[in-house]
Amino acid sequence: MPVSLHHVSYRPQIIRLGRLILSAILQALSVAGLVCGRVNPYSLSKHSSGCYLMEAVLSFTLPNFTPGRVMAAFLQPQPVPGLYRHSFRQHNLCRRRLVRFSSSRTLNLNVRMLSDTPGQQGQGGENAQSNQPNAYVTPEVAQQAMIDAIALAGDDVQRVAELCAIGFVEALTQCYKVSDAPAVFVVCGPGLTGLIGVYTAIKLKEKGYDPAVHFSHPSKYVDKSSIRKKYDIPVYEFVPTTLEFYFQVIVDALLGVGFDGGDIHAPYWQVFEMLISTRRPIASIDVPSGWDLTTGPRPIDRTAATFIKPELLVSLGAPKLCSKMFAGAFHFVAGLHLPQSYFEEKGISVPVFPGDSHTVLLSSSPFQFTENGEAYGKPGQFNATLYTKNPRRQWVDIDDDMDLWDELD
Ligand SMILES: NC(=O)C1=CN([C@@H]2O[C@H](COP(=O)(O)OP(=O)(O)OC[C@H]3O[C@@H](n4cnc5c(N)ncnc54)[C@H](OP(=O)(O)O)[C@@H]3O)[C@@H](O)[C@H]2O)[C@H](O)CC1
Repeated sequence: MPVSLHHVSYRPQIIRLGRLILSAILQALSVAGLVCGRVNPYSLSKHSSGCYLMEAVLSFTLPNFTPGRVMAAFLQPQPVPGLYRHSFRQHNLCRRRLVRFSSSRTLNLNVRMLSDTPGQQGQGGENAQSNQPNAYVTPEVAQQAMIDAIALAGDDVQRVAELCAIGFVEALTQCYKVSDAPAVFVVCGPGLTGLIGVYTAIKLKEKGYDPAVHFSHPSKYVDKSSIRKKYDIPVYEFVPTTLEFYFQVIVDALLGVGFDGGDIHAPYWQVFEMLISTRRPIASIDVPSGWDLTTGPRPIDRTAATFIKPELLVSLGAPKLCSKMFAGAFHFVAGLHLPQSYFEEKGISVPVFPGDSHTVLLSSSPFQFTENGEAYGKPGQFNATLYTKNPRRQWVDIDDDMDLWDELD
């Protein structure tokens, strides 16, 4: 099957290089007897390191699938010295996905290539953003997409939230297995993202996890008492002092595309403070809370050297512009709340979800960037290196902490 690369208005030498590398991979695949499907999406951007980054998701149909053949073809790629790095080799996620897709005989692989030579300013580097409007969506498009999704669901906001949560949970459970990270603290906001957080907790519970939800403020959509009664999921209205002791992963379902870009409102300060300072890995739904929807971590947060640094980002429908600044471990796209043709019809290229999946891995980051001395991103590893299976015990003075009394109650 032919492989087509779209949006070829990028720097010619980068395109040539990209094609060369992709062709080499594809040739290796055909040698291995695998029929090649499609390359989607294809994007080029300039990372903050100054290097050019090219991303593609390769989908393959496997006519004569044997795990051994695929392992041999994919897990031992021939590197081109000094030219690019494979990210998929570094993560055992790849292995998991191989197993996962073996039944549908479709395999999706993320390929992320980084030129070792920093690009020159003004030669397509900063312009690369405008060169790839098809890979990322503006806040306006994202908000309209949610409006359209709700209309498509017959104004059933709950259904839209549930579909988004199914995709999000699919991504999350690939990264944090129930055996390693059973307790998940879901921080919910007042809007649609918070509702997706609630459905996330419900779906996680169904899968054997031990979730709890947190609300700083009443939700527009959820009756908190029903979550506790109907689903037996604890609901917090404060941030527990012992959070890092009891919970292994934190889901950031606070603010999404409805964030107004202004200062964070006072009721959320405590939980926001926790989200920017926690040593536990954060999985953000759609947009890391507090990030500018277009530019990412906001100057005001950077000044304070504090912004939410998720390890996992799951973009709903299509990645927002701000996700270019995501430097955590895994970036997924998820959600069947809109048909995948929705974005295609708008000329926006989104990756196809394989088989019955509600999500697909878009990239796994080999990067790290530093802002005001704060590192974000860890090549080849989960970002939150402090994440541990054996939580550190914390001694607290219970007389100093009224919240703890509430918890003990
Ligand atoms: N929510 C609806 O009734 C509808 C939403 N529609 C579309 O969906 C998107 C997203 O909806 P929204 O609920 O706004 O999404 P979020 O989860 O991101 O909600 C965030 C809420 O957070 C509040 N907010 C905004 N800025 C701040 C801030 N600086 N600090 C703290 N909190 C903030 C805000 O709630 P308020 O009560 O404060 O107004 C947000 O609601 C939306 O963009 C629409 O496109 C559909 O239109 C259908 C109805």
